Amino acid sequence: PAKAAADEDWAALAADVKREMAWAWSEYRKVAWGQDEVKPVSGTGQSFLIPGASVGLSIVEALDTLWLMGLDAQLEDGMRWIREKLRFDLDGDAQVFEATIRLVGGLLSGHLATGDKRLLELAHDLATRMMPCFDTPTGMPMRYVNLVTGKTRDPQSFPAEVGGGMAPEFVTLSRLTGEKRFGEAAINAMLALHAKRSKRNLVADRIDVQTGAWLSRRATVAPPTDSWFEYLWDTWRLTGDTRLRDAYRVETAAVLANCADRTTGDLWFANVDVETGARLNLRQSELSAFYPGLLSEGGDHAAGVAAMAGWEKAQARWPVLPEAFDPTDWSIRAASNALRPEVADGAFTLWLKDRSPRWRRLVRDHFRAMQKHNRAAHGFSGLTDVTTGAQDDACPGYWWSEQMKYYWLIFSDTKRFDYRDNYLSTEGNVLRGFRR
Ligand SMILES: O=C1NC[C@H](CO)[C@@H](O)[C@@H]1O
Ligand SMILES: [Ca+2]
Repeated sequence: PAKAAADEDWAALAADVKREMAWAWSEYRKVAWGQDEVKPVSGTGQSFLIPGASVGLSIVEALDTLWLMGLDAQLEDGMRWIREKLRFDLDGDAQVFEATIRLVGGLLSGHLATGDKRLLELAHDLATRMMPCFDTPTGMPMRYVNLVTGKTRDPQSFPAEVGGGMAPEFVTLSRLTGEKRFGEAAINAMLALHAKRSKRNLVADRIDVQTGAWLSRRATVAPPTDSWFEYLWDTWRLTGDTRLRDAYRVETAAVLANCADRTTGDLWFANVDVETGARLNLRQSELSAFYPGLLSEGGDHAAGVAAMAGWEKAQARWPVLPEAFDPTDWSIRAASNALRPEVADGAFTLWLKDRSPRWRRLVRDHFRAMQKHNRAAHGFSGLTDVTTGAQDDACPGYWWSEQMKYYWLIFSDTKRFDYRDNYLSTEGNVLRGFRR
């Protein structure tokens, strides 16, 4: 009983989360300050966005998490680095999707948390540099853009990157600056992709943004489609544009009709052919664990709860979740673990709706497993193989923006967050819901 009581002491768990964030930040401050990512085993750092350049990615991704935790001295330190060092006139190709969800989103959530205008100016500067990506015959964005010349490349894109990577951040930037062009371009791109759905109302996972031709017949809720669905719903919520709500409903009904699979006894979503609906396989990417949360947000909480049950089993099965597995025989398809946040993301979102301790327990297990298996000398590291525990010496930027924030919010009941009316992006950036 004592152990059970300790486990249910959510406030103590929240304090533990805050302590881990402060420790990881102090290590990053020591060994990789200003670099995009810390290498937590070797105690060095590395670039993420543009090889050889630094945009302080981990600082930008951590801003709103630090504010929500009340780690105000660390936040001020990070803001100082940004004011003194962060610039985007970098002669390199930025991936529009990653730059938007991580940097535009991180700067906007930091601005909304602190009121600091410099962060908004930087978000506006970066987004402005990326606008040439929309100059295509379809209006869907090219994948890369040079931040100085505006030259774009790589038309072979994915639903997550066409719509699922920009709209919430771009419509928020338009709202805060009064410049409608950002949100309009992003919504236009999403409607263009939706218009190309199959007669079963499914989208495939690869498309040429110059010709509009599909390059695949695979419908999936996993990457590289995943956040496409999220951003249809999210952008409707942020703008009231019913075209996006209707698009979300049509495509989600099609996913439930064609991909839902209960052959294992749990509800999973299979990968199927967009035209025939034929099942390709039941292979699961860990990243699909966001989807139960989206089903709940989109109005079908029961489906979300049903879809999370399989992820609870997966979390209990391995020390930390592998990148990909097949639930028909629980075989591992990709044994690495990149400190992925999606199980915590999906469970936190379900908890926001029903406040069931079931989801707090699942998130607690996710956090405790990270403490046990991902801790390295200078922070938390991904693993090359979850069955051996070998670490890969990498801490992705999303770790600072996602699971540490979800752990804090679900356990702490912080006064700095509106648990009733809020919006978090696919990168965990809070674009609505700060209580200053
Ligand atoms: O939407 C996303 N996909 C991949 C990352 C987390 O796994 C992160 O960048 C974000 O949550
Ligand atoms: Ca996400």
